[in-house]
Amino acid sequence: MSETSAVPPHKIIGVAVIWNDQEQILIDRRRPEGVMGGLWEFPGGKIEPGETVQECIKREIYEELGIEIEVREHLITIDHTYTHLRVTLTVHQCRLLTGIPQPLECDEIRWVNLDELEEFAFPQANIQIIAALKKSKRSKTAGKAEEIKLLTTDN
Ligand SMILES: Nc1nc2c([nH]c(=O)n2[C@H]2C[C@H](O)[C@@H](COP(=O)(O)OP(=O)(O)OP(=O)(O)O)O2)c(=O)[nH]1
Ligand SMILES: [Mg+2]
Repeated sequence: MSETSAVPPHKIIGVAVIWNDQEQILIDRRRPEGVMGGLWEFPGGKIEPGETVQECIKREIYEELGIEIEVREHLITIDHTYTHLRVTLTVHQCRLLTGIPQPLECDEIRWVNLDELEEFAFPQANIQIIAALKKSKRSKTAGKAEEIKLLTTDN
């Protein structure tokens, strides 16, 4: 008898970390039924054939939340295997352009500060996204401080 090793399905996902003008991030709660039900996530979804990650993110965010966003720099790509599922999450920093987000395909949405993210239950793969966000914030803050220092020593 031949042995079959079960290869979990692999989903390739574009993920958006959407910032508003108050420096808050948009998170959504997955519907209670289904995979990872009830957990919070950053909005996004499957990349369709022929689509770039940026196109996927813009489309998914319009479909899921009814808003227009600007897709900015790449933050991190995570390859994570859950018990029955492998995901590749390509995460981009994004900014809200127009509209008020609506929970069209999820249970609930919230704008939260970076420091509040740890209060929400996220899938395992998201721990690395949150760490990358904090690291990026720290280096931006350090960059700003350096800029100010240079400006003040110049004068
Ligand atoms: N959008 C998003 N998905 C995430 C995050 N973290 C994480 O592990 N995932 C997983 C959950 C899902 O299995 C997969 C996203 O796929 P999806 O949104 O297209 O699919 P889904 O499972 O919600 O449902 P379906 O469309 O396959 O029916 O990636 C995250 O922060 N955002
Ligand atoms: Mg989705």
